[in-house]
Amino acid sequence: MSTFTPFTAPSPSSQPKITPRIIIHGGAGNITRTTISKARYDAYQASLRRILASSAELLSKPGATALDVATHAVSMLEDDPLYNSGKGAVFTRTGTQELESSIMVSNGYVKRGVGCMLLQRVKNPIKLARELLIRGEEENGGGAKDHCQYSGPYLEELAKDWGIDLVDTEYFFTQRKWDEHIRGLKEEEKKKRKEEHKLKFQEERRRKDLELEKLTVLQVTNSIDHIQVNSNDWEKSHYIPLGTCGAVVLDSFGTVCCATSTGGLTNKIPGRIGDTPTMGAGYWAEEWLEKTPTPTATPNLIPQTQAQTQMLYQPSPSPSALALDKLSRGDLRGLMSHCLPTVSPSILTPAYTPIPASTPSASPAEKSSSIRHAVGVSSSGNGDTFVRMAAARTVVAESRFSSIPLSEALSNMTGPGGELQRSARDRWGHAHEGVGGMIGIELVGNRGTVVCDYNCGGMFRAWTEEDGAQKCLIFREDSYESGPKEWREEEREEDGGDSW
Ligand SMILES: NC(=O)C[C@H](N)C(=O)O
Repeated sequence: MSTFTPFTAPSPSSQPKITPRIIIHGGAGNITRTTISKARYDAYQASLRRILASSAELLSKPGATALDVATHAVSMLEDDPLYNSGKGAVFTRTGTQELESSIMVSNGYVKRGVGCMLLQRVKNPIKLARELLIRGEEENGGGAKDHCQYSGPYLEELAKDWGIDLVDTEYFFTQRKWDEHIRGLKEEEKKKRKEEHKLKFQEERRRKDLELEKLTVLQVTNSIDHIQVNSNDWEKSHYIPLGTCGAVVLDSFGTVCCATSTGGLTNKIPGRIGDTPTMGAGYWAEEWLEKTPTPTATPNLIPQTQAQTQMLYQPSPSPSALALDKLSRGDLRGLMSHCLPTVSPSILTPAYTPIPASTPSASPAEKSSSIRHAVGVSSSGNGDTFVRMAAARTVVAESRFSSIPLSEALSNMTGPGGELQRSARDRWGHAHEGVGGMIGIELVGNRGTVVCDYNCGGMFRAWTEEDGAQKCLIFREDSYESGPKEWREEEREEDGGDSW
């Protein structure tokens, strides 16, 4: 006699529903009251709130998927020139714009994630990443094979064939980012001249006697000091913007999706690839089952070893896991054809965590149930540091394998004094190295938690609370946010405007 129990979706009355959540970001960096004007701060607040409201509304619709909502949110961020992505992307040192994007889901698609880089004509790079992910379900990836990272003109031709909007390169131009590009180059030139000046001075000193040297020191130091003032001013007040944008979304099916888009770093070398399109560095999404003991004996439970290692997006020998995959993707027809003899409308709003997985072989002595974990993260900051640290996957792996909340693992990496900061060693505070922040969502059972941390002045971010309330913060604390004093003045002639 078979002990197999077919998967049945829990009825809404017996299982608590998953409340969808969303968090978006518009970059992290040296954002303080002295580097951003009040007018610009207000503009960011208004933009983030508008994009969050639109995305949250979409997410509240029945059947909305994390993938679609994350794409929607990031497309809106890309269209807003405030951010460093799509229109308003920063320039490379040769004056070109090279866009990058990535998307990843915790389950439901074979590829799981896709990164796109070196794009110059795709209006919304995030839409292309989504397309590549979805086409991964088709034979031959719908013409793009089964790769996970793509770049360059060939990809843009594919995008055109697929009906994705291409634009002239001028579309991405904004005067503000161009001015930043020019200022950055000028600062570099200034630094170079300062170095030459120093070298000349040292040479001269070697040639002169002590008396003469004293005199020279006085004169030259004065002129170096003058240059240094400007240089420090640039380092502190005119931080090269790091306004990558991103979204992490949890849908009612329990799937988490992260989406990220950027122009990279101002005056990067052409061809440089950052963390945003690099899987595991700037973005990651993953899902697993964690075994938890149950007080009462329940038949048909998954053995511990299988439960601890099985990732839900993988093809599974267990009929229940297959069903779960389909359910998480919103593929209710597929789910029903596999698992249910008849279709009841009540399962159209599924909620199913904790998940009792089925297997014919478990004995009563092995009783346990499995808690579903799903997480996703999206980053902004100095991408080279994120790449070196494989930051996004490291955060998720720490949470998964040492069973600490995602918030803690994320702070260990991107919070003040965290691994990113420590990895910059003595360059911390001098260059942009180690600077950054990360947003994320963690689903445990049926409960989603929104997380964020950064090691710099601020991070543009907005999110929904569990009760649906919409929040937006830029600095660390609410009090700082609501009662700021001493905002920097509006556009200052001598430095060419705000840094942000
Ligand atoms: N704007 C950013 O956040 C920069 C991006 N992480 C990069 O290094 O390419």
